[in-house]
Amino acid sequence: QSGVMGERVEPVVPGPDLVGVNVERPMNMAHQQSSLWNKRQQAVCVRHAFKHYGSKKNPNHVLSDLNMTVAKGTIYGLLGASGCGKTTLLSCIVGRRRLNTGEIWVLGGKPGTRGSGVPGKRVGYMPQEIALYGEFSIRETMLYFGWIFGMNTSEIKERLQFLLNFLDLPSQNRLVKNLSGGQQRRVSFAVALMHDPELLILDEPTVGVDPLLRQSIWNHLVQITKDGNKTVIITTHYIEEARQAHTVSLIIL
Ligand SMILES: Nc1ncnc2c1ncn2[C@@H]1O[C@H](COP(=O)(O)OP(=O)(O)OP(=O)(O)O)[C@@H](O)[C@H]1O
Repeated sequence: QSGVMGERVEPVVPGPDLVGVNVERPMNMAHQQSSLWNKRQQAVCVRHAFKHYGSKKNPNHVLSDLNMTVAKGTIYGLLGASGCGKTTLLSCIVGRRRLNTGEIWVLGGKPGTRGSGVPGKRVGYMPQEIALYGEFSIRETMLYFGWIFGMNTSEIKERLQFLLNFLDLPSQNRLVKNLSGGQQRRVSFAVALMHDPELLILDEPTVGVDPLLRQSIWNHLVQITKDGNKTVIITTHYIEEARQAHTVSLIIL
């Protein structure tokens, strides 16, 4: 039986510059309350997560008693072989899927609950598969998602200029369906960055990206997490790349 077992998500490369805000517990608080308080201070906190696919008779256990704590202001790298459950975990964190059992806290709330802002504008999610409208141009794509995120048109246009430049995108009038695979992935990345969210969840954002741009993407992620207000969770297959994260967790089959 394959899957991610409890405590198998462990930091393998404790970064030298492990950041994170200082979490101080209030004094004289009952243990249960303080533990809840603690979970709500993290960017993401996953406890005793179980997730399987398939039937009860023949389940494919993907997450088995998985725990994960992502402090605010860090870049958290998830590394693991193909099929080990990275995407499943991320889609539970953004509220696209539900765990079978266990709990997830994201930015102090439970994904999918009223007022949590998740899924929603507090999070920028770049899924592994492209989820864009082929008939939209790059500009229309950015306007569409920007408006959904509550931005006004002039804010969107300003941000679009930055993202076109930063991600080396072609003319903003090109239709998404006519872009190369790598260009489409960069548009998808731009959508996640558009509204400058508190939490960025990136599922293999650097696949199909040349090494120079890959490095400037990492520089950007380091920059935005520097002041401790933004957090990034990123999956990758590349060990060398994952080393640039503050915390790296290894998911093993
Ligand atoms: N919707 C689904 N229905 C059934 N099984 C699924 C579904 N999605 C994923 N799986 C299975 O769950 C396991 C974990 O898949 P997941 O996509 O989470 O892995 P991953 O680590 O993201 O892989 P990769 O690095 O290749 O993207 C795999 O065995 C996969 O076949």
